[in-house]
Amino acid sequence: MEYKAPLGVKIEENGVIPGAKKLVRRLSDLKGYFQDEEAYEKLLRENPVVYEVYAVEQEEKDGDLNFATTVLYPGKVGKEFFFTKGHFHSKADRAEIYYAIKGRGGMLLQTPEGKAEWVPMEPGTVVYVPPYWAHRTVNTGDEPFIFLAIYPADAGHDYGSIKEKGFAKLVVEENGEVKVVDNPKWKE
Ligand SMILES: O=P(O)(O)OC[C@H]1O[C@H](O)[C@H](O)[C@@H](O)[C@@H]1O
Ligand SMILES: [Fe+2]
Repeated sequence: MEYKAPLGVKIEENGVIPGAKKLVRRLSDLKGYFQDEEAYEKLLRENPVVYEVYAVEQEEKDGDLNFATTVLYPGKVGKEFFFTKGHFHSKADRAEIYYAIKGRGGMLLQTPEGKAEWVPMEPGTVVYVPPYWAHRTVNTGDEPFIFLAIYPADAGHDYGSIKEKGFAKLVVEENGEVKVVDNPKWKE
């Protein structure tokens, strides 16, 4: 039997995991995701980084675990706060755990039937993402929102239906307040 080596790694203040695989998502990678297309096109001239992911991933085998931090930057497209793309797991019954480290935000979760839930997150909040729920994180604050996620190595990412249909709810700023509202363009 060949055993893998254990690993202990310290997450840096800024959310970086030393030695992890880095993924950068800019606004241009999120085309079609935000409601306000005019605001999107305008902000696209600057094409800001929306989030970075630092992932330590294993082979896609049942029983093993991956982990990743996300640094989700503050910002809005129109009224809508910056968010991650959001996904179901390719193996849809795989669950996930998130742990908020810094900043303020929350998670939108949604069943395949379109039932959406909002879970606020602040440093110290643990979120359990049950099997079958799509999940997207949102930065509702004015500093980077940093969190850790731990997920089965064989979970995979299924972006398809979220990319096409989005979430049934939107997280927006209205009169200086964070509001979770129905998505007017949502179609089941
Ligand atoms: O893949 P997205 O929906 O864009 O979310 C960004 C990332 O968030 C977390 O770090 C998850 O652990 C990653 O699996 C995911 O890739
Ligand atoms: Fe996930």
